[in-house]
Amino acid sequence: MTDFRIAPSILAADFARLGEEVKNVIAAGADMIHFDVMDNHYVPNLSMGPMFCEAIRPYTTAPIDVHLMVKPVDRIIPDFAKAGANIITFHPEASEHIDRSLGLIKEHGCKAGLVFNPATPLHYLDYVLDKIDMILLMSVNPGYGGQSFIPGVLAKAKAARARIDTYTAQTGREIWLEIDGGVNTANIAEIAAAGIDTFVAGSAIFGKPDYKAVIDQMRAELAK
Ligand SMILES: O=C(CO)[C@@H](O)[C@H](O)COP(=O)(O)O
Repeated sequence: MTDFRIAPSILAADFARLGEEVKNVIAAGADMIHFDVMDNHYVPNLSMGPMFCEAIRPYTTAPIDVHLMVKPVDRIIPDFAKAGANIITFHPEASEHIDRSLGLIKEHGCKAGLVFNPATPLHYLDYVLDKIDMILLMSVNPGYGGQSFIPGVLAKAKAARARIDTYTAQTGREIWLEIDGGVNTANIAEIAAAGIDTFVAGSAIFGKPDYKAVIDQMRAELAK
């Protein structure tokens, strides 16, 4: 039985009440907090830096999953680790030295992962799987919340799942497979069937008044 994780993206939360939003969404049954970092350079938007991460850290003991949409990558990694991040992922196209960036995340005591845009091939995993704890597949082009899910990513999810399962069978080491963008109660079951175990959802959760009702419905869909 797969362990499914739901990771609300606080990009869609009320920024004026961020700490409270974090606390409420975890109380509503979320497993971790997805934290989107946009730099108006690698992606066309600007969001939150390490100070925001530090500010929300006291509001939950759940993992904070930091998705870096920034270029360059390495300079900001130690700052997020110090600010309380538990998982840090980055886009391979944004790093000059992918292996070094993964190593840097680990050296700072965090779980590490790579993020794949809808058109980015999985071959970046080829020589670094042993340093990866989570693979994040973007199911929208990064930069904005509230976009529609790109169905072509389901084929990539199946390919990534096959690679993970082979690797886990050989090594006994688990790698989480996360998806991000356009996830909602209507499509979560189909996405899980493609092999995803960790679901980022922003507007689908924070866009509704009752976070628990949405998360419960997501879990009910996953249990079907
Ligand atoms: O990283 C991103 C967008 O770049 C995502 O985390 C979105 O914030 C997800 O938002 P929804 O599509 O669920 O509204």
